[in-house]
Amino acid sequence: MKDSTRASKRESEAEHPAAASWRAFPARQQPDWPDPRALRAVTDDLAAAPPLVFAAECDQLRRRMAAVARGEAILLQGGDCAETFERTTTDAIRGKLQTLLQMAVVLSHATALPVVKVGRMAGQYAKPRSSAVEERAGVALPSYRGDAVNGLEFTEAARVPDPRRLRTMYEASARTLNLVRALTTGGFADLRQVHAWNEGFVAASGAGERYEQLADEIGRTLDFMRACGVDTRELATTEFFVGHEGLLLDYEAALTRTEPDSGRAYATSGHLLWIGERTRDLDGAHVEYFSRVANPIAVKLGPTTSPDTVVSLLDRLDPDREPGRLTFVVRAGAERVRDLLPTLVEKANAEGAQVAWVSDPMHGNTTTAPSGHKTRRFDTVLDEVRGFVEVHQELGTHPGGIHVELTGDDVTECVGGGNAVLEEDLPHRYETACDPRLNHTQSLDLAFLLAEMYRGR
Ligand SMILES: O=C[C@H](O)[C@H](O)COP(=O)(O)O
Ligand SMILES: C=C(OP(=O)(O)O)C(=O)O
Repeated sequence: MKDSTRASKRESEAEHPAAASWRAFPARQQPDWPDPRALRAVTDDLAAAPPLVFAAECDQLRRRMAAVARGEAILLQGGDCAETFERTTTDAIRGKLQTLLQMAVVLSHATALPVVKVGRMAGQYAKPRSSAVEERAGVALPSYRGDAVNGLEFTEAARVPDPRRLRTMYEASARTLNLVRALTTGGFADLRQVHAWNEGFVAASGAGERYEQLADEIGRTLDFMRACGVDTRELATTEFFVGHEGLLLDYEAALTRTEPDSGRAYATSGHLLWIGERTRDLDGAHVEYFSRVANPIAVKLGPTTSPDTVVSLLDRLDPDREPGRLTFVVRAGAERVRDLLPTLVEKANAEGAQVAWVSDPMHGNTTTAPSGHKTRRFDTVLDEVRGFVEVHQELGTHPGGIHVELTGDDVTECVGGGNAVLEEDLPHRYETACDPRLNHTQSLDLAFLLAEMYRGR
């Protein structure tokens, strides 16, 4: 790009409050980019690139999330802990989509509510870390912060943050979105394919068999509808959104676009972006940035969240109390959720908030197995979801859904589930780049058990 073009782009960014105001606030968990000029060159290019998602799609999702907040729909959000460039493959993407579609069918069938499907996909390339440094056998190197920042390989060279990775992140996200859009509108997500999503899976697991029965039932219902003259071709496509943690503010700012008609700014890297537990400080750059974009947004709430923090987040991020604007994703841990959640929900209600409440049962329940693998126990994950649903049941509020780390692959990262993965199985297929994910079977197990909880309400 020519220097003159860069200069004019900088001017327009400077005029754009959403893209620039966050720079005056402390930003946690940002990479130590070694060469600011190289970073600038990449972000200037991204600022001229086409948006990955459109404002109208984000508005549509805000309406869908408003339905979740009102108790008229359920959110299902899932995907890798950390997407990697290497695994931007057709099989991996289709596997995650297929898992989410199956889970959505299970939930929707049990609740008779629409399920809002959001992939933790097409942008989940940056990770906040507990420690800036990773140590192995006496060697200390900068921690891996996601493929958007540095390499997973434990070498000095790989761990240097490289801003050119932001461009690769954009390209990998575009590739993923392209396939997701093709699959969700081109026949793969057709509800009449409800059996096909289970292929290669049914024989292998109880959840698969249970799903097959459900698929039979849905098939019969579709036949009946057809016999009644209903055109089931309307079920050929499905609505699907994507989201990721809006962690790297240089990237998000470069992809911020203003909608000419409304003058509103949108983060166009994904539909639903969230602020993580480690970056949600009220006077921090992330809250500032997200207060200025019009997307539906979410905030993670960990075990130490106070009711006052909830109110302050509401005032900063959803001052108009607009249903669908804000989602609180609670990741308190199975031990804390029953104590903590009621106080948070009651306080938010007293403030007139119309937020969606969603459970992330993964991040508060991470342990280390004797083998040294980070893992999560399926039963503990389930217990947090159960606690979340129970609390809402007692308060008479709506358990809005779940946000989970999962994959369509048959990995062995979380322990337990119907086809129990044992601790000693963990090394067999431990493939995550960061935190352990539910595999296909465990994801479907969770969907069936959550469906029972909804049905029992
Ligand atoms: O996915 C969430 C975080 O990035 C992850 O849990 C951090 O892991 P760490 O505690 O190993 O840094
Ligand atoms: C980092 C994450 O979660 P949390 O902010 O809740 O720790 C995540 O969802 O990837």
